[in-house]
Amino acid sequence: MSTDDIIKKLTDSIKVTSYIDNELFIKYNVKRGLRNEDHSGVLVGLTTIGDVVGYERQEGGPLKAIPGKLIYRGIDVEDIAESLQKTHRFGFEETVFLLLAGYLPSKEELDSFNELISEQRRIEDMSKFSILQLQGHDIMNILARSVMIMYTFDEEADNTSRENLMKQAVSLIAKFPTIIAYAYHSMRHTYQGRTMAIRHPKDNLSIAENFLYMLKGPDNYTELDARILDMALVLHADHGGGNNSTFTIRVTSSSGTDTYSSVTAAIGSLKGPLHGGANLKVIDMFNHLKEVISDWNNEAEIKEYLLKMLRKEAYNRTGLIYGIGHAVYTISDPRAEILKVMARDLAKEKGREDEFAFLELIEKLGVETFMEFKGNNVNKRVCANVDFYSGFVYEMIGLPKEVFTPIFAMARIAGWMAHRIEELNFDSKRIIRPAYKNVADRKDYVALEQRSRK
Ligand SMILES: CC(=O)SCCNC(=O)CCNC(=O)[C@H](O)C(C)(C)COP(=O)(O)OP(=O)(O)OC[C@H]1O[C@@H](n2cnc3c(N)ncnc32)[C@H](O)[C@@H]1OP(=O)(O)O
Ligand SMILES: O=C([O-])CC(=O)C(=O)O
Repeated sequence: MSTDDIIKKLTDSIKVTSYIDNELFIKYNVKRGLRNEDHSGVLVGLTTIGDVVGYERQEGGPLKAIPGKLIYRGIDVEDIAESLQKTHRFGFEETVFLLLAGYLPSKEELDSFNELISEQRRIEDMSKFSILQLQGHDIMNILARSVMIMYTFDEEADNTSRENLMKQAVSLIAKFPTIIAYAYHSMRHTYQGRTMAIRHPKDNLSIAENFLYMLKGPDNYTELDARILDMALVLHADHGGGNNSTFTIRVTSSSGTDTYSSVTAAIGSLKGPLHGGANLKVIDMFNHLKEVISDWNNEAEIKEYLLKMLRKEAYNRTGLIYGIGHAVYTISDPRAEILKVMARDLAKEKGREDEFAFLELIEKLGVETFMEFKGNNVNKRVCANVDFYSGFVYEMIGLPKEVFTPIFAMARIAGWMAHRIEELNFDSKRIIRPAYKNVADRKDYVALEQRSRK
């Protein structure tokens, strides 16, 4: 039997042996995806970091959909965003401080924190050269491998004391933009024959400015581009404990593993197209729709195509409309609302209003078509999520699509580390270890010479 045949046999066999009747999930009251019948998440922990609000619990009754709210350490993210916009300040650094420390820094604390971030941005030569040697087209994958390389060069890598975790948090938050910019240039150099620009990070620049500087060079971005990126970082910095990547960091941290292993796992989770990777999928889907829809204002034509997508008859046949739907938000995702305004303003400035109008129509019709398609099978509302407009915004400030999901990681590393520190420090901590009911039939062991399978 050839090795190809054995792969085919293994694959054919799991079609049968991995089949589990849907009814069994109901019989054993399994919370698929750790979700209750009403789509709310199963409560698995307590946190004081991010709060994600999409519905209200009515006593004895169903959930009531409400406009979404995102709260960082008790503070409404919309208030943070509004203050930053009014005062034309960069705000990611103070958001990171807020998430890590639990309170907003004073001016003096923020200045010292910025200095600390500045000091930590550089990657020592040994790890830099190892990172630059990593091959591959996917920056999320290179980021994950770079984080594992950092383990090698951290003498205190396995130390999970509070102080060491905080040091590692600052180091990772400061270094992610550097790694992502270097990985992008290295990838372009290797696969696209372009010049490799490895710029040293600069002191006195915000994280957003520094990233644009390292990625694009000093004269290729504007202050407005940097402020838009900064806002995107603020909006992506945390999303409570239940989102897939943060839950991943909480699960892995609960085993006591090191920071680098835990962060690598979270990067892998975020890359998924149902999570952070959706920002890339939305742009891909949007480009596809730009081509196949002949009239961008024809609601009937767009709706018919979206329906085909939901029926798995068109686009990538997954049945998904990317950027639509959320595990918690129902009426709105506050981050998507802010990004949408930014997208509209930028589109006006860049002469891309037709594209913005088309994307906005896809949002409206995507929600409508989804609700019609699902009918009574889905008892919750859907809305555009954070990934719906972010890619379009990044594109308009001249960022390549390869860094869209890495930018999400560059922001979320703050939330991940805050949650890791919380997971490892609360008094009644316990390894996360839920249960799986085995529903397979028991069989006798058969000696090798007596097995007769074809
Ligand atoms: C940063 C972030 O992670 S934001 C999310 C980014 N992801 C995307 O944009 C991908 C598209 N969206 C989705 O796949 C989903 O909405 C998710 C993964 C975000 C949330 O999934 P769930 O929590 O299962 O959503 P929910 O409970 O509301 O789903 C109800 C049903 O609608 C389906 N559904 C939800 N959103 C969509 C969508 N955009 N397109 C098609 N079907 C969808 C679900 O698969 C589920 O189907 P089922 O009842 O047959 O199992
Ligand atoms: O909360 C979620 O499930 C996904 C999400 O929006 C995020 O992580 O930002």
